[in-house]
Amino acid sequence: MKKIAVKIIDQRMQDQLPAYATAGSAGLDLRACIDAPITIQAGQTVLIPTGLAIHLADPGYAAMILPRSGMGHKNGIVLGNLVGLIDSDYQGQLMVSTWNRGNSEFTLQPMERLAQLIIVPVLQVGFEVVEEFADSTRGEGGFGSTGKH
Ligand SMILES: O=c1ccn([C@H]2C[C@H](O)[C@@H](COP(=O)(O)OP(=O)(O)OP(=O)(O)O)O2)c(=O)[nH]1
Ligand SMILES: [Mg+2]
Repeated sequence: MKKIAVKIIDQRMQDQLPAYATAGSAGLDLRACIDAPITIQAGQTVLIPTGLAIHLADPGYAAMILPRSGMGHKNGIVLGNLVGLIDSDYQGQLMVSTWNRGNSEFTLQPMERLAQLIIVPVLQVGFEVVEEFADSTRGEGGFGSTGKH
């Protein structure tokens, strides 16, 4: 398994580094490194520290912060930025923009698992300006162009 440099910013994370819950898991759960419960009002967004910083270093990788399905579906707790993209050269603390999109307040407990991190391959590209593209089956069709059924 590839190793990624991690800095422990909050000592409570020392003995509970994110880990894959099952052999086939894609996501690593991130915890709310807060000192006391925080009540997030309906519609409110708060920035929650995770107590960790990672440095992927290789531009061929990125990390993404995604909601946990249970938190999103049951509690309305998703991400203020919908998806968090962590650049390979980012060395700061991983932060979770935590949005209560639900209709009732939600109280986040210290060290509760609130979001998840995935590591993904990334292709950095350069642009080559052209006048015409080579033909493709789709062409410029989009936004439902293939029909409903
Ligand atoms: O949910 C997130 C999203 C981003 N980041 C960190 C890592 C990322 O590499 C950096 C910048 O994120 P992004 O490029 O999405 O934000 P920006 O608004 O474009 O800021 P910048 O001008 O710093 O790039 O912020 C987080 O900790 N959590
Ligand atoms: Mg940016």
